[in-house]
Amino acid sequence: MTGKLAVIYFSPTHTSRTTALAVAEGLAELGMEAQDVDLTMAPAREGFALELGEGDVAVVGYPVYAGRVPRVLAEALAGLAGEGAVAVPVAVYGNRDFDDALVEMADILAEAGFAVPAAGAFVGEHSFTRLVGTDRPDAADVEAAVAFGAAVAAKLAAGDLSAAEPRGNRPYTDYQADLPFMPVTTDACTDCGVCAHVCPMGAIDPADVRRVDECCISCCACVKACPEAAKTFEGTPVDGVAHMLQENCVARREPETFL
Ligand SMILES: Cc1cc2nc3c(=O)[nH]c(=O)nc-3n(C[C@H](O)[C@H](O)[C@H](O)COP(=O)(O)O)c2cc1C
Repeated sequence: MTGKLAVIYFSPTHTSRTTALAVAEGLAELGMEAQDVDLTMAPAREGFALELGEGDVAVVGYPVYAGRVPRVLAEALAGLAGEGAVAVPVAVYGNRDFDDALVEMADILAEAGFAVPAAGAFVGEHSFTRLVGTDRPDAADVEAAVAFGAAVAAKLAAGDLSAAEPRGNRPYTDYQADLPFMPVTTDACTDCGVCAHVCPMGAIDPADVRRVDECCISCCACVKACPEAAKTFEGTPVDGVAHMLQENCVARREPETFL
């Protein structure tokens, strides 16, 4: 194929990015020119517009939030037009389940004018706790993602654009991930500002990093990036969910692909 390969992702703690890039690596055998489209930070999402066309391929990587596509990403994707291009949803979830996040993204992309002949769900370390999906995607996950990309390339090279039928339900489960749970800042904070710098919502005041706006989506980018472990959700409802996950969701789950 001669078109563009757009690797589009929203990835506050980087697992979706790693996985989407691995899928794109598998697709590289199509010999397309790759373009990195990082929608993680607010300025990149605001006014986002990208029009693709026949012969182009988009890999769309994103975390599963409460069994759904993160709302901020769904909103940004209103600026994406397919015009007959191919899109491949790549959902990354924290070893609990991806529920309806793949069918929802397949629907968003089909609605935007894409053919969706393949979709995959992969595992990443859970945003809320390092003890669930620890250090994933690991080497085996990356290998599976590259192999998935290669399988998609083979399907496209054969001219087969038949729609994938990912696991999931319609209507989708209710979206319950936009309650404002903000992280707290402990005395270990040195005001280095890394948390404000990595926040995808611009929710942390760079002039006073203890001030976190209610537009926080609990993505945990700040928690995972803080060099002093001074940003935490301990004592908030997010911490309760983390404990539930540590009790019930540690058995290793494997990638699931649909094509
Ligand atoms: C608000 C929120 C809700 C989440 N909901 C789920 C979920 O329903 N199922 C699951 O397995 N993981 C869930 N996760 C975990 C993320 O999907 C997972 O950690 C993913 O790897 C994060 O992607 P990123 O590194 O690209 O940010 C959730 C994470 C957040 C922040």
